[in-house]
Amino acid sequence: MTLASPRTKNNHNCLFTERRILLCCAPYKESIGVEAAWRTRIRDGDRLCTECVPRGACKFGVSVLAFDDAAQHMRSTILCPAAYEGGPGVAHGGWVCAALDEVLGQTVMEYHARVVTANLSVDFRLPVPVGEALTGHAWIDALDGRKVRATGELRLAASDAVLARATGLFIIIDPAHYVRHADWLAQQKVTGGTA
Ligand SMILES: CCCCCCCCCCCCCCCC(=O)SCCNC(=O)CCNC(=O)[C@H](O)C(C)(C)COP(=O)(O)OP(=O)(O)OC[C@H]1O[C@@H](n2cnc3c(N)ncnc32)[C@H](O)[C@@H]1OP(=O)(O)O
Repeated sequence: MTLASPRTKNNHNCLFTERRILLCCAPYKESIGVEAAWRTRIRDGDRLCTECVPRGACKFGVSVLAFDDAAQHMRSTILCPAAYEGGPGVAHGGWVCAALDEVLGQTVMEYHARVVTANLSVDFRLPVPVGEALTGHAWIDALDGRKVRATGELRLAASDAVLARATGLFIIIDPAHYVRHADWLAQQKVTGGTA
């Protein structure tokens, strides 16, 4: 299997709006502790989920993203919001999955195309503290036609301890994906799923 070069992005990237990529943006690099080889990017709504666009921030607390193009590796800063507390002081597992889905998905979309998650497998290694600085790491494992495989980790920023790890399968979609879904849903309501 060969990995597509980040320099030869495919046509699916036309789905993205123009991105503001900040090269060597010192305040953001410092906030995530990235070295010179990394570039950083501020979200501007081009790659936020639909409900997060008006807010201009990820509801799951995933923020500054930094990319190492040579390794196709992404880092982000993450804070579990209080709303996603599960056990006392620790994150609900559903939030852990969502945060990992986000960091893997962002990485795949940075280096390949608009995708949806087809499969996500999460190992919960340690409880994840709410309100503590975390980092997300993700990298591309393989590209095979429309299928992109990626791995990611959620770590405690203070020590780099790995709290959770996920592998994901993402499928490249075409622009009609959501239109087809709306049509399918409407049809289900008409036929009750019998047609
Ligand atoms: C939330 C969206 C935001 C968008 C705005 C951007 C905002 C920026 C956010 C940045 C980060 C966000 C990241 C979150 C991303 C999500 O969370 S997306 C939401 C959750 N996921 C979904 O809703 C997907 C639901 N499933 C589907 O729509 C369809 O099943 C799929 C995945 C599109 C596949 O359907 P299809 O296009 O008909 O393709 P199909 O031929 O079935 O499969 C293609 C290939 O994949 C394989 N495959 C498919 N599914 C599987 C599977 N589960 N296991 C193994 N193989 C599989 C098939 O076997 C086939 O293999 P080949 O035969 O080619 O070898």
